[in-house]
Amino acid sequence: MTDITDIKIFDTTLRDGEQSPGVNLNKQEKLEIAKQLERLGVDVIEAGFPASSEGDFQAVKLIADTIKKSSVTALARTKKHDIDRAYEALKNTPSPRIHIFLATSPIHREFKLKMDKQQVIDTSVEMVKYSKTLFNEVEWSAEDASRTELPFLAEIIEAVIEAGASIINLPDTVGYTTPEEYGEMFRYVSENVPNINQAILSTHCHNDLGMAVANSIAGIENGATQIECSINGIGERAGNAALEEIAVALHIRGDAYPYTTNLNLQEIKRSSDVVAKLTGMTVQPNKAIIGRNAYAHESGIHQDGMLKNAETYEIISPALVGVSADSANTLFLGKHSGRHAFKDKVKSFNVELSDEELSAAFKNFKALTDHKKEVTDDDIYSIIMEIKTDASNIERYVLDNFYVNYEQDGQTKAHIDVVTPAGEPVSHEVTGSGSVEALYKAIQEILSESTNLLDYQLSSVGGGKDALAESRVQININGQKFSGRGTAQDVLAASANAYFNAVNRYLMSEHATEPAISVNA
Ligand SMILES: CC(=O)SCCNC(=O)CCNC(=O)[C@H](O)C(C)(C)COP(=O)(O)OP(=O)(O)OC[C@H]1O[C@@H](n2cnc3c(N)ncnc32)[C@H](O)[C@@H]1OP(=O)(O)O
Ligand SMILES: CC(C)C(=O)C(=O)O
Ligand SMILES: [Mg+2]
Repeated sequence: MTDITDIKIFDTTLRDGEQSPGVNLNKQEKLEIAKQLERLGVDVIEAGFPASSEGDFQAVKLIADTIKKSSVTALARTKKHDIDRAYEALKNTPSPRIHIFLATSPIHREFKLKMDKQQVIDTSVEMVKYSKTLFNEVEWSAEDASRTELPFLAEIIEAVIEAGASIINLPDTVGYTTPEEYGEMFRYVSENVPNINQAILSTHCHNDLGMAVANSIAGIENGATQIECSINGIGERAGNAALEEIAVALHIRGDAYPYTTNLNLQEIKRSSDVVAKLTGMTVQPNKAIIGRNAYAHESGIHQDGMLKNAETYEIISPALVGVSADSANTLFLGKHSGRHAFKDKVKSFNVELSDEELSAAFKNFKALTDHKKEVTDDDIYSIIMEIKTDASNIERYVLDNFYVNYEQDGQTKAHIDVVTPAGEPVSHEVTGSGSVEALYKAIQEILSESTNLLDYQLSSVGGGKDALAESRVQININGQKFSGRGTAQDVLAASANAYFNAVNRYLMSEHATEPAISVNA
């Protein structure tokens, strides 16, 4: 007697998933995914369609020869040639299964197969019988089952079970059905196929209307004990039911869905990463369970709630699916974030900020979010460091404004407006051969102190094309070396800030009672 709460996971990432437009895995790539699926604990791996090409035959064979824990299966049409190829590919696996299919719906019968109902039954029965001469386990699928007349579906299922099929898969091939209809189909089959207890029922849902996961769950609520699904939901057109969504829905909502699987949920994120990397099908950021944003909270009110009690806004612990603490629980800091989340982030850097410093840092952070969509940890650290090394309480140079006119074949003009430590506004204009060169010449000529540049570095902080520019300089003043650092949205502004930061640190050292903050390289 089948335990109807023990759900078998049949993964079709390597077969239906590979039917995604643009995806073409070689046999080594398929093997790597299969190994990960085995670690994930899927019950059945559908490795491919051996009759479709020599490459797929070899890939299925390699997987069948290697994988020991999961059962390995392969797809075949109701054709002896396809079944023979599947047998040759699968014969070394400990528990091989053949998966044969034939469409049953009126539209497929009439236009695609050009077969009547009886021909569809006879062909299926004949090929199930033939498969049984080679395989212990035969799965038969009624392609487009969800658009098939229910009495005909019951009739053909009874016949293929009689012929030896022990797994009956009822696909929603075109993702057309609703959870109610799909559940009703399983209920009907369970109640109207006399020998149904000699087989297990399986779901196979496509996501054309975004209901593949809901439909799969409706299937198991109405008698199915196998779910066919794929990692990241990849598959033909809009894809298949996403394995990770089903697995976590059953786990998190065990109160509503009292089903168990053999999956090791901790392997979900890694499985998703491997599939995304090898197929080249990247995961959308807001994808449930494994998307980059799935555990990120941006709004201030949500972040405040999260800090007070994570369960206010988080129903799934990222650790459950193997999402590391680094990338999860991220209080995404952006323009909607509030002071609580910002303070919490500062704390995570183990930096002490006074209330005033915190206010200043928060103000700079908010200003940055006007220019930058995603403010990274590095950005925030830079802001904190700017605040921590701020010399605004001493008399210093303040860069008021500047512009640089770069001419590829001519002289570059730099103009700067500066307020001196004495509070005097001064302007200066020079020409130079490059943008930074002209800018630094203008700065050097406007300063009362004699400085020269020893080292200059420019890098980006954080990711993306809107990353901050960070410049580091080392200058010589009166025989002493001073370092300076500047960050800004623009590389020239960062460069100018770095130079003034170095000079102001010199001025600070002149005023400081503490030892000078000069550095010796
Ligand atoms: C719903 C699904 O996902 S079904 C699986 C779909 N996957 C694939 O098709 C990927 C692999 N497919 C292939 O490589 C090729 O289609 C092959 C090798 C299988 C067949 O290639 P071809 O011989 O060139 O045929 P083609 O693909 O153009 O047409 C399919 C033929 O199979 C027939 N066919 C379709 N399904 C079945 C079936 N379950 N059983 C028997 N015949 C079938 C079609 O009626 C058509 O036959 P026809 O040539 O007599 O008209
Ligand atoms: C081959 C079958 C199982 C299929 O992929 C479908 O009907 O969607
Ligand atoms: Mg399919």
